[in-house]
Amino acid sequence: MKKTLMELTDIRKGYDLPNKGNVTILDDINLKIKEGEFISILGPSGSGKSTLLRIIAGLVSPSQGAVLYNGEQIVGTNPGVGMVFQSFALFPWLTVLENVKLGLENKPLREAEKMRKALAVIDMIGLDGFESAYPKELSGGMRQRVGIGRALVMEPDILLMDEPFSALDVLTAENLKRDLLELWTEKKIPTKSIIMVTHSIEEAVYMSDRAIVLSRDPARVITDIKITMPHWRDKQHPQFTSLVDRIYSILTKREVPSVDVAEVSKKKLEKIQEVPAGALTGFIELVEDLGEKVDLYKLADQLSLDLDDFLPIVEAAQLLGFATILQGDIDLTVLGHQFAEASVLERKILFKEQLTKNVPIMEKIVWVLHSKSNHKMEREFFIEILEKHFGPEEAEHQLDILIDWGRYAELISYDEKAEVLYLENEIAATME
Ligand SMILES: Nc1ncnc2c1ncn2[C@@H]1O[C@H](COP(=O)(O)OP(=O)(O)OP(=O)(O)O)[C@@H](O)[C@H]1O
Repeated sequence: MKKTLMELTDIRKGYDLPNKGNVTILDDINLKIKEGEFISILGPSGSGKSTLLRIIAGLVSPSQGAVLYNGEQIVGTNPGVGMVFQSFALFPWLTVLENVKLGLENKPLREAEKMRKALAVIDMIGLDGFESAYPKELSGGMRQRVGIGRALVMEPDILLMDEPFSALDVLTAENLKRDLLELWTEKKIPTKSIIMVTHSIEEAVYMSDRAIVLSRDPARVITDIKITMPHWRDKQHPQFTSLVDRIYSILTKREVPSVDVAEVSKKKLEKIQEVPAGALTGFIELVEDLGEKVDLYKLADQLSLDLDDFLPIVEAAQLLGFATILQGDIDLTVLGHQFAEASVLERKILFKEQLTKNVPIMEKIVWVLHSKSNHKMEREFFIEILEKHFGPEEAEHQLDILIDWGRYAELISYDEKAEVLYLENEIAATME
C-alpha cells in the first residue's frame, strides 16, 4: 500500500461576491494523494482548479474542511509543497541563480549549501551556463525552467504546478514536458507526488497517473480516473485516444434542464457561453460537412483550438439543441442537420425557436420589451437583473451574447448608441 501524503476532507470554499452573497466555488472535495502519484486536475474554465491547488499549498484557506499533510492538519502554508506558476513568477532583477536560490530562502541552510543545491538544480533543469543571466535574457521555456527549478530546489514532497506549460509555444512546451517527465519517472528528483492543473486533456493523459475532473458552479470531483499506461506514452495509441475521448465527453456532458419561464427570476440562471451566433453557425456547418460523428478531440486539434476556445462552442450548440455529444464524438441532432442545410431565413426561424425554448431569460427579455408600450428598455435594466445571478462583469458579457443571439434570431433589436433594447414594430405587432 502506498503511503497517503495528503488528504483533503470535506473541503468547501466560498467567496463573498457583491450582490451574490457567499458563493460556493468548491464543494464536497475529498481527495487522498498518495506517494508516487502524478495527478492532473481538469475542469471547465473558472471552475476552481487554481483555488483547489492554492488550498493544497495553504495559500488559500478553505471555508470548511481540512487539509492534512502527513496526517497533520496544515495551518498556513504547506511545508511539503513547491509551486510552479503559469506566469513563471520570476523576479526580473534577480539572476537565474538568485531566483532559484529564493526557493531556499526560509530553509535553515548555510549559504554555501544553498549555493550547491541551487547550482545542482540549475544543471538538472538544463540551464547550466545561464546562472548569471536575467529573466529578460531568457526564452519563455527557459524562464519556466527557472520557475520549476525554484520549486524543485526546495525538494518538496509534492510539486504543485498551475498550468505550467500553457504560456509556452507548442514545441517548447513539449520539450519541457518530456524533460520534467524524465526527471519524475527516472526518480532524479526526490519529489513524491506531482499535482498539475491543466486545460489540456492530452497533456493530462500523457503525463499523469490519475486525472481528476471537476464540475463547475460549484466544483466537485465528477471523475477520478487512473491512467495505467506505461511511460513513454504513444499519443496515437488507441488506448491513449480513447481515454482522451472519454475525458472529453465527461467534460462536455451537460444536462439541459427544462425551465419554467415564470420561475426564471427565482431560479439560478444558467450561464451562456460567449459564442456569437455567426461562430456557432459556422461550427454547425463544419460538423455537417465532416459527416457523421466527428471526434471532438481531433476536431479541436484540426482547428488548432485550445480546449478552452473549443468547449464553449460545443456547449452552445448543445444548449440550443443542435448537437449532441456521445463518448467524445459530436453529432448533429435532426434539428442541427436541418439548420445546416437551411436557407438564411429558415435558419433564423430555427434559431429563434431553439433560443426561446432553451434560453428562458431570452423569453423574459422579449416579454419585458413587449409589455412596455414603446417596446423599449434600457440595457441597464437587464444588467441589474443579470448582475444578481452573475455579478457585474459577467452580467455585461451575458447580455452582450443574449443581444447577439436575439438579433440574429430577429427576436429583438438593439440601439448600441442609446444602449436600448427594443422590438421592431412589426415584431411587436405579431405578438399582439
Ligand atoms: N479571491 C477571490 N475572490 C472572489 N472570487 C474568486 C477569488 N479567487 C477566485 N475566485 C473565483 O473563483 C472561481 C474559480 O476560480 P479559479 O481561478 O480557481 O478557477 P480555474 O478553474 O483555475 O480557472 P481557469 O481555468 O480560468 O484558470 C472563479 O469564478 C473566480 O472568479
